[in-house]
Amino acid sequence: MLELVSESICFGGKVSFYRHSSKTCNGEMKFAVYEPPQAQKHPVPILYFLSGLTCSEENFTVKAGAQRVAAECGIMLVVPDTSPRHTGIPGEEHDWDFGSGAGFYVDATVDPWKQRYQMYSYVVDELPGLIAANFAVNPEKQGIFGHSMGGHGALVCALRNGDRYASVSAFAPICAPTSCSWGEKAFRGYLGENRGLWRAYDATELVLENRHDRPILIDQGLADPFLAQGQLQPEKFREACDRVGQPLTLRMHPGYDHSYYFIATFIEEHVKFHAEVLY
Ligand SMILES: N[C@@H](CCC(=O)N[C@@H](CSC=O)C(=O)NCC(=O)O)C(=O)O
Repeated sequence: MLELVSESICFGGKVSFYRHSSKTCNGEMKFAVYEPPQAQKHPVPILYFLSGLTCSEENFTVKAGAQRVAAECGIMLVVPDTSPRHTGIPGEEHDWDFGSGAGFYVDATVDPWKQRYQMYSYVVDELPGLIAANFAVNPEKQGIFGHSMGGHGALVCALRNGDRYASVSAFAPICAPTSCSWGEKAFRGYLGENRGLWRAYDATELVLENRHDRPILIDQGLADPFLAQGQLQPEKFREACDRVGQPLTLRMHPGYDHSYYFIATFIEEHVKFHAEVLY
């Protein structure tokens, strides 16, 4: 059962925050939705946004400015939190890039994380079921996008589930998590030392086996400090896409950083990219 935390009218639709008891994550989870005005008349397509490290369901909802264009396009936005919270797992709050706020959209297989950190299954299975059961949506029409860690999550969810997500895009995604320090730390902690198991959550590896039906859109700022650090590696994803003939629009933007100012600049184009496929 969903518990409504708050709701506000926005561009003729409604922004709402919910919490609920998650079977998959074995405890409380939170998410935000934007219901466009069209949902008062007919079921609408759903667009999931997966957020980055340190984020909750609030960052995108408050900072990206997506509601105006979602209202124009008749798209419902669904924004899950980035991890379970307050699990009592020792060390959960110690690092900003692991544990709370850093679930990395994987199903953990290692104790103690595996009891609660099942973000892949939560996003792909449980959350869509809840959305379909509680909102005026067409569950056959789903798209997914995300930022940074969430861009990685969106690419992985779409590449592994081409039958569920008709469209996918990302802002500054972590494209090759098995070969950057953020991804290596997270995968070692959640999945263990067997690097072979990590590949199921690496978009650059996955696209070699599972092409997406439609072109993928990625925007990347050239002044993004995490690009220079080697955390994002869009060039590796582009090379893999080129190798298998996966259509990819990768746009590199001089001057833009990793922030929500960058996301807000290009959000309209992303929502419209999805709406064209979903309608
Ligand atoms: N350590 C810093 C940086 C955290 C940060 O930049 N987080 C990004 C996502 S990074 C990749 O997943 C983010 O979206 N932050 C939220 C925001 O509202 O900007 C820190 O702890 O701040």
